[in-house]
This record gives sequence, C-alpha cells and structure tokens, in this order.
Amino acid sequence: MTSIVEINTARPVTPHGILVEELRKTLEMAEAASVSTEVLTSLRLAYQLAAGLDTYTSECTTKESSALTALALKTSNENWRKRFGDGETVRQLEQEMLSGHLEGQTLKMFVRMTKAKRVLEVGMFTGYSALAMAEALPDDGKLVACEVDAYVASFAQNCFADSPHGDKIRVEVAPALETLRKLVAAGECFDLIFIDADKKEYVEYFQTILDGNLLASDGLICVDNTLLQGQPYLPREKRTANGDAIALFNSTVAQDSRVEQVLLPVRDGLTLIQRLN
Ligand SMILES: C[S@@+](CC[C@H](N)C(=O)[O-])C[C@H]1O[C@@H](n2cnc3c(N)ncnc32)[C@H](O)[C@@H]1O
Repeated sequence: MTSIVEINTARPVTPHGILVEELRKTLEMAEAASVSTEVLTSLRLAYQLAAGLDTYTSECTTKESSALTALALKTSNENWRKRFGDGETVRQLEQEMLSGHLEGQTLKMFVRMTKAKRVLEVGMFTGYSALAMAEALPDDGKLVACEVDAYVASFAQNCFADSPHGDKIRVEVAPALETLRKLVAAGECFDLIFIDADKKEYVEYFQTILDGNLLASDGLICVDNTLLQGQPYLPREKRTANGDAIALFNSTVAQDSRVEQVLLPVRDGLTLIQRLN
C-alpha cells in the first residue's frame, strides 16, 4: 500500500486497507463464535484475497529508487505529532499522507508515457510523488511543486538534494491557489498536473487549472484520494467534510463537458482527466 520499505504504519487509509481490516475483525469474530465450517472457509478465502492484494501488486511493480526508499523511511521516522505540537508545521501532518510505491510508480509511468516535460504538483508533503515523477522527466524537464508548509518543504528539499533528479524540482511555498493564480498570470502551461493538497479546495484547483489554461491541450490531470476511504459511496452519515468535498469534486468533474475522466481504484482512488479539444 505504501512504500516497499517496512513502514511502521498501522492505520489503513484506503478503501481496500479498511476492507482488509474489517474482514480480519469479522474473521476473528467468526472464529470465536460457533459459525459453520463453510462460512469460515469462505470468510478465510475472502480475507486472504483482500489481504494479499497490496503486497502482490507492489511485488509485481518496478522497485522504487534508493532515493525514494530513503525519503519514505525518513518520512516514517519523523515525529510529525511533535513537529506540530512545537509549532514547526502549520497543521498536523502524518506519514500516511505519503503516496508510496504503487502510486509513485504509476505517476512516474504516466510522465514517461505522456512524454511530459513540464509537471505541476499541487500538494507535495515530503516529496515522494514529486521525486518519483521527476525521475521520469528528461534532463531539461521541470516540476513545480506547491506546498503550504515551510517545514515539510525544506524536509523534501533536503531529500531532493540526495537524488540526481532533485534539481528538476522547484518548490513554491505558499497556499496552492495563490501559486496557481501566479502561474496563470505568468502564462505557464503543464503537460501533467497532479492534484493532492487540500480536499476542500479540489474543485477550485480544477477550475483554476482549466479556466486559466494551465493544462496543455493534450495534457493529463491526475487527482489523488478521489475514493477518500470509500466515503463518497458509503452511507452519508459516514462522511467527513473531506468526504463531502471529494463527492462534490467527483460530481463536478463528471458534469463538466470540457473533460473526460476515469477513476482508477489505485490506493485511495486516482482520477485521470483529459480536456476534450
Ligand atoms: C497528501 S499530502 C501530499 C502527498 C504527496 N503528494 C505524496 O504523494 O507524497 C498533502 C500536502 O498538501 C499540503 N497542503 C494542504 N493544503 C494546502 C494548500 N492549500 N496549499 C498548498 N499545500 C497544501 C499539505 O501541507 C501536505 O503536505
């Protein structure tokens, strides 16, 4: 689910991870109760099918670079709670924010497949996805990463310095909407844009990108967390404010006749969007 290095994450943050945890608990309850062997056998198979999926997809995916492994490890070893408590980060960050191996390699392949030279990332955190994408950029390629938190931006920049691809990345430390408007005013344009910042601002990021012509005519937008732990399709009372925001974003995109999109069940949901010309 996350990086291929052993990360001490206990909390499932994807619909699939939550499903595995629910099946594990159900199996445990069924084993303690007097349910039939038939039900137990079926439940065990369901658990094994679900529990093995993330490990297997990761095993069958190209390994991440040593720089990405080091970055993921450093992120998991950081005491994010203390950083926030000490006022060093502007909000509570957590290692689970890092996209990780499968999604990183997916984004990297999209950059290579689309022959992108200019990439924009909205929401960088410690830089895992930014560095994964930069690794697929040509030598003269550029990636602009928007991040509001100065502490995490400098954390990422230290990691980028250890990679031969780090100098392709320019970090803009400011609220993402401010940076997007600045890029619009400067007439900038990107071949691939990855959105992964504040879920409540997703609709505004999307509209600013399309209205401001930040996306090249055959460009690709990739949007993370569009399944948001299953909240958009679970009963409404299970939804958080972020769940509401993602449900609104998904329906906004679906109703926008300027684009075509597909929601892939990669990790916490990855939507691909292209503009119809
Ligand atoms: C989910 S994390 C990004 C993870 C990263 N893309 C990766 O794959 O490892 C979201 C990041 O967006 C940042 N963020 C949240 N709201 C923002 C805003 N309004 N402007 C810029 N960055 C923001 C957070 O500080 C956090 O570092």
